[in-house]
Amino acid sequence: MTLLTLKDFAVTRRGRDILRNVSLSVCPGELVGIIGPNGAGKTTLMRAALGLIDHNGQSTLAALSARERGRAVAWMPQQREIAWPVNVQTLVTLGRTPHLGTGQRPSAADQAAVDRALERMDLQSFRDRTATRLSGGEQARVLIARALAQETPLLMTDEPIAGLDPAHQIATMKIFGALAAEGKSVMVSLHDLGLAARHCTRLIVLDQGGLVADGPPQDVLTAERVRVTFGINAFLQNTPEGLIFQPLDVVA
Ligand SMILES: Nc1ncnc2c1ncn2[C@@H]1O[C@H](COP(=O)(O)OP(=O)(O)OP(=O)(O)O)[C@@H](O)[C@H]1O
Repeated sequence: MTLLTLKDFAVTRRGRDILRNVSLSVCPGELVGIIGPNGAGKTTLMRAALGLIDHNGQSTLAALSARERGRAVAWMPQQREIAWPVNVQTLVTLGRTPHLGTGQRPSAADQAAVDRALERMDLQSFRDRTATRLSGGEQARVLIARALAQETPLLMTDEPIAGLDPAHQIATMKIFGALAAEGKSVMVSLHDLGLAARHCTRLIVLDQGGLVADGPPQDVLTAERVRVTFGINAFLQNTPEGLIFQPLDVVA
């Protein structure tokens, strides 16, 4: 069983090839980090896979109806604007929308899913706070909670830990790891290669719209790959705790 399959997947915008020839599958139990320099195509890959932008080739998610897709994948985009001054509880409950019939009010089971998401993101004490009055990092955690409340087999999220403090970055990556350990999957674009190396079960590297590496972090994040794709020299060491990665310098 796969949660997402892309076959010969490509995106062209304004006559430019932004994504070329990407084929991959995501299975249950994976925490997949999507990494690559600015402009490599990470956001484009996820948005097109969801059917939000035009593409060529196949995406099993894009082929679903909007309602089926809402039950198959939760999407947390990079833009984190919270438009309405609703409280946190109400905002996170919006994550249950794909599970509700037209005009149907959230049930006790929906409320339990919201409670689980709030607890996972350590937000129980924020329940009644107005979402627009929270700090940027707190708002990010609320939006992750909304995606978690959707309780889909796959969570796709674009730079979710940007702007979080170190403790909440690590905690969030651990939550994603726990979801994978439960048999769900998470696809997450990241610029922090240290956290990607440490927490992801698999890394997909994009460079100039092409998939240039796909595999376990220790196979993908080699000194050579980091130099060629990211233009940096880094300290890399395999430890029992996983791969340790520390960027050191820009390649001259
Ligand atoms: N609507 C658009 N029209 C034309 N080009 C676009 C459009 N959207 C994105 N691009 C281009 O597509 C390329 C990939 O963009 P994308 O946002 O997917 O990169 P990214 O890897 O997510 O980058 P970042 O790390 O900076 O967020 C970039 O060169 C970008 O300028």
